[in-house]
Amino acid sequence: MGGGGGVSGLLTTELRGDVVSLRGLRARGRHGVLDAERQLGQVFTADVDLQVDTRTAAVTDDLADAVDYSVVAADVVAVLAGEPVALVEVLASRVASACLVHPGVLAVAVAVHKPQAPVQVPFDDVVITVVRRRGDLLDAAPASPFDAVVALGANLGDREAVMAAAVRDLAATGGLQVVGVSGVVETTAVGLPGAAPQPDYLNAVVRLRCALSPRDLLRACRAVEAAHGRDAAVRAGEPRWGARTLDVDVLTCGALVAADDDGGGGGSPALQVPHPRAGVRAFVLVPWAGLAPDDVLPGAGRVADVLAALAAADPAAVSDVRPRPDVALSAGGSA
Ligand SMILES: Nc1ncnc2c1ncn2[C@@H]1O[C@H](COP(=O)(O)OP(=O)(O)OP(=O)(O)O)[C@@H](O)[C@H]1O
Ligand SMILES: Nc1nc2c(c(=O)[nH]1)N=C(CO)CN2
Repeated sequence: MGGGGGVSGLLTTELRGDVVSLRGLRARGRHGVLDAERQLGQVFTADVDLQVDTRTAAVTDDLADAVDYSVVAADVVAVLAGEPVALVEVLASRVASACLVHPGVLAVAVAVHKPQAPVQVPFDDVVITVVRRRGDLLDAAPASPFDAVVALGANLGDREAVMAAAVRDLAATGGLQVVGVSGVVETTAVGLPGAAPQPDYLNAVVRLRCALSPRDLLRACRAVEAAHGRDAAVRAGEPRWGARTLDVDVLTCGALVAADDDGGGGGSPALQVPHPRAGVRAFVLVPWAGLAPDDVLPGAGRVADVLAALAAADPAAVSDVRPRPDVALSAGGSA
């Protein structure tokens, strides 16, 4: 069985250059398709190869110039022990994301072992190995379309017309199919402390079948914003959380958990999924839970449960969200 043994070669020949390997990282987790797996949990083990460039550290002898493998190891174990997922593939992908968060990690190979998997014949182990390079998770077109959820917000101009047009624009974008649109809500602008008051927002969420990479989905959202008066120049002059004709944020890309803060280089927009503030925003969660209460916000849980937790912690924020049934949105046009 792999995992517990010593370092025994690389997981793949796809990594180039210097490699730091971790073997046999393990934790109990509740991942699996079966209810029993969710309830009882079992041991998961990860082997990880990190492609790095050690040349600077080799000269300076300074940990600050190296990838600290003890930190990576703790991050990997946190994923193994963390939020349950159904598939080992998702678990391995999340382990890869956790490794790629470290700036010095250029690429990673991850083998996740599930030696106690529910297999009905004698066996030693189940191992799923994935290889990811910096940017892969956010920039690779999916092999098949995935479910994505985006949030709409507008608090300047003809808000109703802009919201309706935004849904139509998303539906008209190649690679996107609108499969659900929430009710519209009106909400007090959440601004930075001390900022000048702003007009109220209209907010809604839209579910999409997405055949684009996550980054191209973000670009598509930006294009829809730009079509409604919020282009790059306008954005550049905005204060953070300032008033805007239209905001289109990516909330989730299926179960993907991934982030970069530099757009992967080359001038691409930075992207983090799930959206880091989705789980604390009543103006997102109320319409989302109305549309799809069983959707999962990765890292936080079922959307209806996340909303219930927010309602308990901050009832005023949730009761501020006012339904606007008179503003109906649909992919085909506004009602
Ligand atoms: N999931 C995401 N959806 C939209 N933008 C994102 C996401 N993750 C990172 N970004 C980046 O966030 C930056 C700010 O985007 P934007 O101006 O829309 O923020 P905001 O809507 O004012 O604030 P917030 O991000 O809190 O909603 C952009 O540079 C964008 O590339
Ligand atoms: N009520 C409300 N407040 C906000 C909103 C929003 O969509 N609705 N969006 C923000 C930045 O994205 C900041 N504040």
